[in-house]
Amino acid sequence: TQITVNGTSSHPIPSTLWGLMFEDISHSGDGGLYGELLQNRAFQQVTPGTTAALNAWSAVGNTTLSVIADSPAISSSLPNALSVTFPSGAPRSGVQNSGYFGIAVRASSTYTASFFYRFPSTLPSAALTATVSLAGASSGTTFASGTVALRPTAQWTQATVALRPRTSAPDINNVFEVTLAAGAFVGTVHLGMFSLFPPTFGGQANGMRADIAQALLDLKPSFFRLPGGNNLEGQTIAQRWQWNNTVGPLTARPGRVGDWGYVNTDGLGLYEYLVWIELMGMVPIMAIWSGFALGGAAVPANQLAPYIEQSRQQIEFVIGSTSTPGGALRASLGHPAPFPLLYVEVGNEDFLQPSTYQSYRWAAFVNALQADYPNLRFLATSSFNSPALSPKPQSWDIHVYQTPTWFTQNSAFYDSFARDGTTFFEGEYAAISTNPNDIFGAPSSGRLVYPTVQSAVSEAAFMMGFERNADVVFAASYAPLLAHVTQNQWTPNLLSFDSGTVIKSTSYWAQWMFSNNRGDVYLPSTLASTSGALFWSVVQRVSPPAFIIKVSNTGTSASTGVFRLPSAVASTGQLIQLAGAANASNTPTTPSAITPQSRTIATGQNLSFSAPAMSLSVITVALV
Ligand SMILES: O=S(=O)(O)O[C@H]1C[C@H](O)[C@@H](O)[C@@H]1CO
Repeated sequence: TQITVNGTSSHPIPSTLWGLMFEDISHSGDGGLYGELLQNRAFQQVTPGTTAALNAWSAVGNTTLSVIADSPAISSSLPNALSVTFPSGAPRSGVQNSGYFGIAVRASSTYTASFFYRFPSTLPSAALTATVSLAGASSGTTFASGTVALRPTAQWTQATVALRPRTSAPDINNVFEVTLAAGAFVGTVHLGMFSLFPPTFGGQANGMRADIAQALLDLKPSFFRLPGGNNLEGQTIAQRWQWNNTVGPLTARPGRVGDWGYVNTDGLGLYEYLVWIELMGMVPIMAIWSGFALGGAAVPANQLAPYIEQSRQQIEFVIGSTSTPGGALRASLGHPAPFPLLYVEVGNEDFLQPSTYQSYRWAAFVNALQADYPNLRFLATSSFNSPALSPKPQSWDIHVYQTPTWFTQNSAFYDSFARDGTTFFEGEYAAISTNPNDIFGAPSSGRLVYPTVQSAVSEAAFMMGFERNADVVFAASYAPLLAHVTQNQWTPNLLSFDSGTVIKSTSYWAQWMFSNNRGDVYLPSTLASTSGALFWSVVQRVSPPAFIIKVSNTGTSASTGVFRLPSAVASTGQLIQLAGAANASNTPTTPSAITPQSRTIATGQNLSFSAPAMSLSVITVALV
């Protein structure tokens, strides 16, 4: 294919183009990015006396456990506690937590363990020495242990201890234990608000798991969409995500039943998100709840005011001056300066109930909030112009989950969008199935469990369209971002993890290749056929001056592109290439089967490049 590259750029590439979409789905947050290692740490949103209330907890020795609604409670937000009864003559006994499907124990790390306790009836005659430890679930090997004194008190009291493993555990099959020596105490103790943290990314208090955060940082992402996705919405109005329930001390956070079938602790709250986003060099694209719950309930127009006010307070917390309640709260938590918020998304996928979004919900939120915050850009989340909205949205969030073929056939999706000042956020996209008749079906019906080489190079073809249309596309993010390898509600995902490892998918590497090889301006070139297999995008980097040529071959045979570049270039350049069999994936058993390979290639102003079948290539060649 002969490709002429124009020397005059058509538009700059916005700095926000490549970024991350996040929500707590498939334990992306609790059990994933959020650093807490204990599951069901505070018995939030569970029914006392049920087996489910004891999720992840079990007895050590012959203690008797039950979750109770305690009085006094640790706090009004944390009404439940773990009642632990030690019988007479007990051996070493106590409680054990199995983490989020395992706990990684690394000798290099210092773990911070804490819990609240109180003796509701019989007080011990003197302080008790409790042992806090990390041990092999089946081996019983103790990797780390410390002791805390439990004072004889009926009032909730917090105990904290640092744990330093002498050696790393050979696998993630480990447990956290709090135990008393044999015969140390006969009676009942109430425990609650446990926590076990490893060192966090950047040392952030109540922060993120370092290995997952580092894998995300390696993508050099520019933005972070939060807190969802469906998980913003709640199945009911009462179960929606509420910013104010996610800030302040952990004892003030009730948690909520998330939209993906598990309790969200909300330990990963709005402040933690924003501080981490700043640590990562990103900006937030923050959603506000828009009056619609996934179960189908919409707040009637004449009852929206309190929800609009809650959203206004959410925004005030993020960018309000410290003379406002929200800004003062932000300052009290340690961040007096406003966070760099520009984009506020109104709801999520509000094409699920477009009628009330169009008739009053969009306008009610935007008219009120735009008046308070004129500089903010509000993004609509219903289907683009269907229905039309008033006031006219400045921006829209468009989502697509489709087959690899759809993505290659729609590389020009944004070419025909009107250039009328409206901008677009491709907030969720992924090739998720090879079966056009059952996109959201099961793996047996074509659904991908992990991204493949074919899905990655097809997504790359679509991503070429984002660079070509970056005058109207200001941001794009693959979704979902993260998932536990087995405890998930959705596949495929960009990154998969268990308690100890992170698996970077083929699609992760495609995102990595685009985001780590950005240009400043787009250079128009001969358009690829949307019925073809070869796709390309040429951008120019100002400093150091270079052309960056991305080529995706989504076909089953090699294909050559001859790039006629607009000015002289060096005789050699760098090639980074991702290639493999169409159905190849990085999985827990083959985590690095497909990774980008770099080498130097011969280059010239007429650059002939043969792209292997099923490959994504990035060629960087210096101008001379
Ligand atoms: O069931 S879906 O609506 O397809 O769910 C999708 C769309 C939604 O925004 C996000 O939360 C989820 C997976 O990324």
